[in-house]
Amino acid sequence: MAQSSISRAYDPSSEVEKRQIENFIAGAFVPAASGKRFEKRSPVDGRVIASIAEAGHAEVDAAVGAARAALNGEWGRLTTDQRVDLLHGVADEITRRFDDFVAAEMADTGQPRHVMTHAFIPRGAANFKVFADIIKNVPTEAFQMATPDGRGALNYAIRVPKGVIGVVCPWNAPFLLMTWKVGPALACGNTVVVKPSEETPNTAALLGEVMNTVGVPKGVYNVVHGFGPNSAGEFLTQHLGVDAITFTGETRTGAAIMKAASEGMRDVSFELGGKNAGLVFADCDFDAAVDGIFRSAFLNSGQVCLGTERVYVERPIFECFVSALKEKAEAVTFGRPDDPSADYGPLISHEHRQKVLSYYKKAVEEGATVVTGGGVPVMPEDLAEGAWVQPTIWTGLPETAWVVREEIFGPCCHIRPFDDEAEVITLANATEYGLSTTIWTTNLSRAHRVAARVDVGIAWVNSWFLRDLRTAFGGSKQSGIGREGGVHSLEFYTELRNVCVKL
Ligand SMILES: NC(=O)C1=CN([C@@H]2O[C@H](COP(=O)(O)OP(=O)(O)OC[C@H]3O[C@@H](n4cnc5c(N)ncnc54)[C@H](O)[C@@H]3O)[C@@H](O)[C@H]2O)C=CC1
Ligand SMILES: O=C(O)/C=C/C=C(\O)C(=O)O
Repeated sequence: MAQSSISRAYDPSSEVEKRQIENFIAGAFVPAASGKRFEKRSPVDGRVIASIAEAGHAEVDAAVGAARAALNGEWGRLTTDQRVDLLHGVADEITRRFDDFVAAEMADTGQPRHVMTHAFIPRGAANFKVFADIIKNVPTEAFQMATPDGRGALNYAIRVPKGVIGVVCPWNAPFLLMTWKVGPALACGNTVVVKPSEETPNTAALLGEVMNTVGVPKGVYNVVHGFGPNSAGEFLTQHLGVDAITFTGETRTGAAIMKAASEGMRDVSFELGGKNAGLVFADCDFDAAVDGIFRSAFLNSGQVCLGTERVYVERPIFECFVSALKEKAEAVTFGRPDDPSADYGPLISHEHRQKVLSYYKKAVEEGATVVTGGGVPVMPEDLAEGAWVQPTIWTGLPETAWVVREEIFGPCCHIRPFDDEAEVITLANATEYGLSTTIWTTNLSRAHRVAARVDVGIAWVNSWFLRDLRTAFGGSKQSGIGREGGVHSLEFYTELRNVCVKL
């Protein structure tokens, strides 16, 4: 049995042996009984960097069983204060092992160090702290009622954990998105079985080490690795020992999971795809708007569900805006995550690059003007096998074009001019998705008006990806079901039980 998930930190310059990553069940790192393993390739240079145990039915059964036993055992008997203390301990240990998490996530995603250190890894620790504090402080409702005998009755609500939560995660911000679910689930007293993306197994495994160090009871946090269909993802979501499922990823996958969850009437919380619109009015702070749209389209190589792939710019500033964004896109420097002179990473995999490049091709076939990019950058020999693509900007397409309608999840956007507020709201809403929008204007009345009319879960004004973890987070239309964040997470991760006491 392996004692540790990851034997050494990621060292991009050396010929490291492949890391062996095992499932994490009942506090131990265990290989698959079937002996099945799969490989993870570095998106940066194509080297095989890890060998991962693929969980089958046996491991998923064991993980769900361990989670149930913890729920009925030591974990279930802890007071809220004791649980909260442990979760603060988890956050502190993540912070203590910050460099290991940064290295692990850089290895999996190939994204630059600054994205990890400023955004993704600190959020992992915050996701435990914030929900530990919320569960400790949030009140529940109470109602006094009259009764015919005049003595009355008192109703009060208590929150009880939902049970064993299945957590199915994507690859684009793996640690942030996984802990965004695990943090509140554990704060509420549940236990979890996590299925990380097959592309990004590292940080979920590392979190197992943290749980053991901190003394979180065995079985509270479990990880099963593998794929979706006919693998760990499907086995987990179909398992009737799982009481509820939280998922972030593609809308079609959400539909498959919903079908699985209908067996046993199990609850789901989904954050799904997006085709988000950025709205730039002529009265905006121009430089701030260019910076904001640049980040929203190209951060993490465009692999952010909240990212902007459709940009609408008011006609008087359209040409200037397109050329300013082009200039920034052409200034990116590609390189290894640890290279301080590089600020731009590859896509997650060659398979995903194939998908993104197929959209680049479609855009041209449909008559786009390619303002910049559209292909693969020329890379030095040691990076030639990485999944690199150029940041790409198009103009000139109708709203019916594939790249204007479909989520690409790559570093690209289409920019179109508009003439008035009503028109741009109609354009922004003409999609089956409704995750987020970013609105750029110095006219605050307009900002409030437009934010209220774009059909999304999250509307940013003069900002993007500015996150207060107490707020509701999720999508409308096909971008999701339910809201997480703050007390909204408690709605999903607990059952509210009303106690009625006759006085
Ligand atoms: N945050 C977001 O909204 C994300 C959106 N996407 C979109 O999805 C596309 C494909 O990326 P993938 O990682 O392949 O997304 P995906 O939705 O296929 O996979 C996400 C997770 O679900 C699991 N999964 C897949 N099929 C499953 C099934 N039938 N039952 C249970 N679990 C299943 C996967 O193994 C992974 O852990 C991207 O190109 C992008 O368009 C991807 C990642 C994140
Ligand atoms: O900030 C959050 O809680 C969620 C962020 C989501 C993404 O980055 C994503 O799904 O791409």
